[in-house]
Amino acid sequence: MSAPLLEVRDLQVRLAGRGGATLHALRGIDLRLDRGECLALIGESGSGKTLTALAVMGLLPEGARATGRIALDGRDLLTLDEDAWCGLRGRRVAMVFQEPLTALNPLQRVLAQVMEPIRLHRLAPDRATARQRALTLLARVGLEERQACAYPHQLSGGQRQRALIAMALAAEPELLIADEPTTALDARLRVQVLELLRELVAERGMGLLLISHDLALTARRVDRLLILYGGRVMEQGAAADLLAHPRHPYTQALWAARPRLGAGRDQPLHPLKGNVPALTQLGDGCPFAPRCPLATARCAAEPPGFDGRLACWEASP
Ligand SMILES: Nc1ncnc2c1ncn2[C@@H]1O[C@H](COP(=O)(O)OP(=O)(O)OP(=O)(O)O)[C@@H](O)[C@H]1O
Repeated sequence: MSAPLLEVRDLQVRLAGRGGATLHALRGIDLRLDRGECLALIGESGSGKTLTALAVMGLLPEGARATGRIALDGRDLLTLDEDAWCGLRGRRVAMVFQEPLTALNPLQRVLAQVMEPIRLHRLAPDRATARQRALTLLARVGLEERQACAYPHQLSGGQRQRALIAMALAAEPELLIADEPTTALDARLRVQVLELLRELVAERGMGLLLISHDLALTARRVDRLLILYGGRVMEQGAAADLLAHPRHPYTQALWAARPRLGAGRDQPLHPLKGNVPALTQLGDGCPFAPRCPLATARCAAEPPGFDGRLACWEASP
């Protein structure tokens, strides 16, 4: 059997806190992503989604220390030096960031920005070919030549997000990471961008790691879900299975809290009570224990292991 496109095993990330303190932010992330597959990392703000993505991109904050294994096509990325990273980043692994306005250069036309990775990685023999490729890619994400030749501020939010996707795809990466790519968009455009990403994954056979706090929006548009909380994996599985039978109390709570179409005033809302703990408040046990309806003394004292599907002492089989 060939190696998965991306395999993360027992990824632990420690950050440098104030006054020399160490913050244990990721506490053993395991994930696997195959070519042609969409995997969504889901969790509330602060659960560790972005740090997981940054670790895979080799872009952790200054002073961070990562241990475990992150393998791309079987090659361990945690052992790479910065030169080797530069050859990979943008080329084999690319990322679409949350805020297109900050990720795009305001002084350069969109077309030039999409041509840049093609030129940088020498993927076209000359400028004219690079230009043609960039235009084709921009057309694929729904931007006409007129929009391609515009500056970022002349485009709408949805068009800018599409331009950013084209830029990330320009060097034909095998792995695309999209961090909340729809946050800045309205509901209709969010769905459109997710559908576009899914089509691109199918066409190009790349892997997509999609980061989102919105289980309801994402769940039906990806193949698998990985639910994170407090820097740990709570549950993972095929999206359809997980929605039909969410087993972890956190997944159940996220799903119950989703906004529902046609919910009348008399229908009870199910907000998720409490907040994700700050890193300094995380104890030794299951991070969800303080908010969990099933928690016992054991949950607060000892973290349940992750068996490939679930990390919970109390969930019923
Ligand atoms: N540079 C940093 N220094 C200190 N703590 C950090 C740093 N970056 C992230 N953290 C902390 O690590 C934890 C995980 O952060 P992360 O950004 O991965 O969460 P997230 O799930 O992506 O949230 P969001 O949806 O808000 O981006 C949080 O408690 C966050 O405050």
